[in-house]
Amino acid sequence: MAAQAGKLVVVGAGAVGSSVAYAALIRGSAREVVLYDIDQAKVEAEVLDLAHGTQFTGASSITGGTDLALAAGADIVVITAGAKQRPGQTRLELAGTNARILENLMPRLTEQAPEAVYVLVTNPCDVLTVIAQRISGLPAGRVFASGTVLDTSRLRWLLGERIGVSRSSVHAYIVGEHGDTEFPLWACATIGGVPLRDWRADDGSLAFTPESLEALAHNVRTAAYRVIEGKGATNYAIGLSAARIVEAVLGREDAVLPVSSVLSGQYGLHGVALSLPSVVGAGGVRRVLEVPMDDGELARLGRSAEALRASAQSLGY
Ligand SMILES: NC(=O)C1=CN([C@@H]2O[C@H](COP(=O)(O)OP(=O)(O)OC[C@H]3O[C@@H](n4cnc5c(N)ncnc54)[C@H](O)[C@@H]3O)[C@@H](O)[C@H]2O)C=CC1
Ligand SMILES: CC(=O)C(=O)O
Repeated sequence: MAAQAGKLVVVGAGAVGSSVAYAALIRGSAREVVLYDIDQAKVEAEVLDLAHGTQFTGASSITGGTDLALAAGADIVVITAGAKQRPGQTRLELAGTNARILENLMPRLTEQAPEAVYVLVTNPCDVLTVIAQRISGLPAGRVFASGTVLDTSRLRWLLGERIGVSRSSVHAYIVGEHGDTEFPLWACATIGGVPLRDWRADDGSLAFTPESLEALAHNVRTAAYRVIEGKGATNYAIGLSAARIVEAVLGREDAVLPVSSVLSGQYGLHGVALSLPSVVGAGGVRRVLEVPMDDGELARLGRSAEALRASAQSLGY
């Protein structure tokens, strides 16, 4: 199996970081995968366990440890280090703890890997993106969050199941905060070119009502809470989502993904990071798209921006 050229460093070898590494190895997202954590026993065990499977994962290699010099020469760094939500806790409640960890990590990472693209997964990933970009001074396109790539995957899975169409033919996005104010862009959602709101069931009736669409959006918005309630963390789907982002960057794909980068005037917003469909390729986010939104969607985008701005400001950013 061919692996994408490039060095991926995953910071944090917990449930999420080890799943990012696992997904990247299986998908061949990067030739070299490195796992870093401050917990020596944990990171060494995860690396060993992953290495034991590489007979079946093709050309990629996995190494790791507690020395940040391992990040030297990275092409892309995925940051998963930090506290996770306890059942019922919101992502924004992690902001203070995880901002302090990032403030310590980011300068040391950019010293080791000054040319890398940085992808924030640690929550609240939108707020941490603003902090990482401010601390590093890197261009906004080089420091971004996985954002609502995961939530969009959740939505497309739900829609595909509901109407019996392949997920790859469902074009719909969750945008805004990766969190409680996120929302779907129904106005531009399509299935095989048919506007989603016009999609008809086999009996000719409209497949979706405003109420059923709101129920779907609620299902996506609350999905992480249900998974965390059941198993204490979400890890597999974010592992795959992050691996997909890595591929878009290392493969210079210019793929449209709903990642979160610091905005510079899109929809009149400045200095706040939230997810919008964005062109992701060599060097990171190459362009943030201004897709058509109806008045309700614009209002919800404003609410996401306010929530995220308030969180960043409370931390001094
Ligand atoms: N953006 C997204 O879509 C998602 C984000 N997350 C977030 O990812 C983060 C990690 O979650 P889990 O892996 O489940 O947590 P975890 O508790 O399993 O792992 C966290 C790891 O970070 C390490 N760590 C802490 N400080 C560190 C430092 N300074 N340097 C290096 N490593 C350090 C810990 O030793 C631990 O191994 C959480 O903030 C969680 O909310 C989780 C799922 C999806
Ligand atoms: C934990 C988290 O952010 C998620 O699974 O969406």
